[in-house]
Amino acid sequence: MRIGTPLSPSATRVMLLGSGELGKEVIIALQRLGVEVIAVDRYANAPGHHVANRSHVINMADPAALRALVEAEQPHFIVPEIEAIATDELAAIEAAGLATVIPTARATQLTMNREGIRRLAAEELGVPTSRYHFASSLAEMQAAADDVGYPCFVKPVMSSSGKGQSMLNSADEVATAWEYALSAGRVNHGRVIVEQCIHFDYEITLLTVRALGANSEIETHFCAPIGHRQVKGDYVESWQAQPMSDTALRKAQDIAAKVTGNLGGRGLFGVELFVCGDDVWFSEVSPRPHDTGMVTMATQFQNEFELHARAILGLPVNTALHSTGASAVIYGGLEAEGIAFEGVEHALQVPKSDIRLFGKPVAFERRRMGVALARGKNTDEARARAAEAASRVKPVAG
Ligand SMILES: Nc1ncnc2c1ncn2[C@@H]1O[C@H](COP(=O)(O)OP(=O)(O)OP(=O)(O)O)[C@@H](O)[C@H]1O
Ligand SMILES: NCC(=O)N[C@@H]1O[C@H](COP(=O)([O-])[O-])[C@@H](O)[C@H]1O
Ligand SMILES: [Mg+2]
Repeated sequence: MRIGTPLSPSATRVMLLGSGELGKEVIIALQRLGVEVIAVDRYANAPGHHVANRSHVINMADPAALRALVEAEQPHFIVPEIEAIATDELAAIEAAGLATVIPTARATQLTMNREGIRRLAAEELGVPTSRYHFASSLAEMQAAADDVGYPCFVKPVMSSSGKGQSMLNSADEVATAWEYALSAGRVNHGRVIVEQCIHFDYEITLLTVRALGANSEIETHFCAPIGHRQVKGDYVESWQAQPMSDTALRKAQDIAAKVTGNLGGRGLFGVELFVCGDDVWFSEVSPRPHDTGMVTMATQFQNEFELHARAILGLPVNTALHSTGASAVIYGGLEAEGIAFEGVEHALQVPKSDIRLFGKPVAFERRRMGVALARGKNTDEARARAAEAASRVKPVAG
């Protein structure tokens, strides 16, 4: 059989826009359900390219390139996996009836820009958030920071994984943060959000699934809350289940239901929330699997990728937890092309541990190259095991 031949003209076809570590697991989950998957990313040999039926390298932010590929491949579903894609073109593709965008084209438009989702959540849905302003110049940013007070956070409106993000302790730091936001966002938009700092006890991702129920209506399901720790805006470790008061959990679920209900469609969402006592603030939402949710590969009967795949296809979902667990990130630690990994055997000697190495072709110092997973009798034990296993794996130049 020729590599790249379609499964069958009648198979369901799904196109992933973005094929990193999260997309790779979604692809595997879809294929296990009989789906033909086309993996697309901005560079060759992305993690999902290794496991898909076919793969393409295009500039996903280029509307013409995106439209041409969709017309050539004719997917039934388009599954965005990163923010930086031509979302207006996705809306046109959806409107023309060429494919179903997951969860909806409007959800991808609103969430790729912090301004869209923040104004929707705070100003239309009345969900509690940090105080914020948007700014398009250094002077506007100065005024915004002075108004929300210090410490505060500055983030480019289009960025993720902490890129271009700063925490400011005083007015002296405003100019540097403005320059950094402009230079380091995924797309330079010349616009930032300035957010009041929330002094939280802990932060969570509440994975929320919109899936078809037995009566063919959309039902909302919640996974157990995932606690996580971030350094410079990027996730370092996560654990499940994060203990919460009944009141805080109910508020978190209400916020998640409100936001995902407005975004609509089918699929899994990662709702990021800050919690202090019984108070809960909405931070942001990914209309797709979440990096902190990789822990579900160790803890749930159906992990977040399987839940996304099932919800997309209209299949039943189950969000139950089977174990307490944790995940810890394995970083590149060096700049190199074609890396190998040392210490895998040593890492797997950690009890109840496992690893996922993503297969990214190029390493950078702080690039996420893999993740260690572990189970434990409580989250402390699971976290210690995951961190130990991650520390034993060393990317080395090939
Ligand atoms: N207003 C805030 N108050 C307190 N902490 C914050 C605030 N905003 C951001 N943070 C901290 O920075 C982290 C990253 O922020 P945010 O999620 O907005 O960035 P991101 O670039 O979208 O990251 P990702 O794409 O990985 O979710 C948060 O998880 C939290 O730890
Ligand atoms: N917080 C968003 C997130 O975790 N996204 C994940 O990281 C990949 C990009 O990694 P890269 O920057 O190393 O190419 C994306 O493709 C996605 O899988
Ligand atoms: Mg975030």
